[in-house]
Amino acid sequence: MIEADGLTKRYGPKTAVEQLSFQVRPGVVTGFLGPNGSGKSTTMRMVLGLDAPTSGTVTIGGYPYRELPNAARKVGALLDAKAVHGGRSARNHLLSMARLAGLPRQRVDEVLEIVGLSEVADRRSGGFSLGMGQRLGIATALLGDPEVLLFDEPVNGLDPEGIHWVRTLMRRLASEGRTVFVSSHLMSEMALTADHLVVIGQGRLLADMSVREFIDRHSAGFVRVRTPDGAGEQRDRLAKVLADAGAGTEAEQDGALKVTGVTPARISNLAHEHSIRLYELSPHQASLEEAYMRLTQGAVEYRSGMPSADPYDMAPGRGGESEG
Ligand SMILES: Nc1ncnc2c1ncn2[C@@H]1O[C@H](COP(=O)(O)OP(=O)(O)OP(=O)(O)O)[C@@H](O)[C@H]1O
Repeated sequence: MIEADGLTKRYGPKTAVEQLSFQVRPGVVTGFLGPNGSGKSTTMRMVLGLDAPTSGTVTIGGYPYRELPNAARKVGALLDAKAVHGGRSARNHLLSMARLAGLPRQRVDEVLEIVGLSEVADRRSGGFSLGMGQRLGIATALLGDPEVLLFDEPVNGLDPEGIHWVRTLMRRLASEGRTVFVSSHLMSEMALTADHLVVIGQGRLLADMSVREFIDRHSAGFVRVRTPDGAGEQRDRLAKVLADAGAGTEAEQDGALKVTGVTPARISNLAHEHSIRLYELSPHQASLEEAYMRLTQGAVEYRSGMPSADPYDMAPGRGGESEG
């Protein structure tokens, strides 16, 4: 188990990580999500003792990494896949790492097999594709057969087959009872890989819950309705009827009405009771990616400044609220 308690890291005036407390449990994949620059790598470096916290603590199995007995066999990490010395073969790279950690040579062949690099093991890793480099980084992390694994953006730059492979591997490692902590800035990817999510924005904790709970809580659906007159009197009347019935309504620029909090059937009944004709009544499920964008909005360091082109964007302040 990894446990962070009030973890804080400042670089001069810049606070990269602020009062972060969370636990990463064994047996499940925990996704560590946050926009670029939100502090994921900094946190992972502190977990691994590569950076010292300004305040707070982070431990693995109760010990700070640097005090962990036999750390090389307990913890494996992929931080920067490009860090491998390109002049060496994959096998030689792994052999030297194994020697440093006091691991048997035969383990190198095992991990090469696990990551599917056995056939190219004697080629210079400098000529490896991005995907092969990631696999080599993962092989390095797996060398000590560790109980605790950290992967920083392991699918970055991988093709769909590679992404699928990483996802399957993470899940397998967790099913073996290991603690698997994997960072990503992509919600869609984490929703498919992780069981649990720790979400941060600008170094602060935004959510710590199961993927299922996150979906239930954040990806609420809505219904789009349209009256024959677009943004006219009928639509305004319908908006009022719906608001009186407890629904949330939001007028859209193209004349439709975005309705939350009531079922399509109830909307249809209410419209019928008030003799309002509907030209559209379509249920929508806001995607998890949108929910994530909303959650981390305002917690993103650099923004394009462009308004969202997403017609389903439900961020507050976009598209005028209906008068009801
Ligand atoms: N050594 C450093 N000195 C100064 N600032 C730093 C240092 N390392 C990180 N930062 C800053 O801390 C913040 C968090 O960076 P970090 O790399 O941890 O984020 P991240 O979530 O991993 O982002 P990315 O996905 O882009 O790697 C950023 O604003 C970054 O510029």
